[in-house]
Amino acid sequence: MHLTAENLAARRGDDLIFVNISFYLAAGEALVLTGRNGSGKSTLLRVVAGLLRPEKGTVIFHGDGSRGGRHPGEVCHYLGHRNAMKNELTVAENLDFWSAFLGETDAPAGLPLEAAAEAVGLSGITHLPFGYLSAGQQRRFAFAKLLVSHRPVWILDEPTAALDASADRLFAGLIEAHLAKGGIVLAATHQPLGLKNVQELKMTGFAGVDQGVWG
Ligand SMILES: Nc1ncnc2c1ncn2[C@@H]1O[C@H](COP(=O)(O)OP(=O)(O)OP(=O)(O)O)[C@@H](O)[C@H]1O
Repeated sequence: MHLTAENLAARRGDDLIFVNISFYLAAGEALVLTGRNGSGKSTLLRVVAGLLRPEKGTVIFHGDGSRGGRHPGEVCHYLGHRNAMKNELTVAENLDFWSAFLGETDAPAGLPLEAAAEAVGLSGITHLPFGYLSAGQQRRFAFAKLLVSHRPVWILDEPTAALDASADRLFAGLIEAHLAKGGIVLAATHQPLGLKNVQELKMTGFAGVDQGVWG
């Protein structure tokens, strides 16, 4: 799997948030987006995930051996600011939903529910309603969603918000393991994720957009 983003520009409301963003990520590579609040990190992640139409440019996901590009929904996990879990349902019900909803588009298969819970350091409490959990526990289980169904590309918006230091290290380990298996990671963050050998793209927001390029 590899990902090519070419000449991306995106608008929010009346404002161009960024222009001319290009990058290439091969299997096993990660790109971290940094920049102040409002600089366009989430916007770029949503464009790459196919959730927001770019004003200009293209994002193409090429699977190994496939001729055409793949649909982002088939190849990406998107973990946004919010956890996308129902408070009234148990953790197990939430993860079962995501596993069934996402399905399996490519090998390898995702982890069974309890194995995913163990991987995020929270085995034995999947019978509890999601809403009963602490903010950090909720974030850990939101991350477990990435494990119950396999997707080669992980798009992560502030994955470690609300986490303690041990969870930071745990997430870094899970991300490193994903990269080691040929996965791709695109993440926005304000704090270092503790990953080795990652590329960084510093977003500047519309203040940094050179309106001239549109002339
Ligand atoms: N739906 C929207 N309509 C209009 N403007 C929006 C909309 N969503 C975001 N924006 C604006 O787009 C800009 C970029 O927002 P974005 O969420 O991408 O920034 P960010 O770098 O992820 O910020 P943070 O670090 O605070 O998460 C901001 O100025 C924001 O106010």
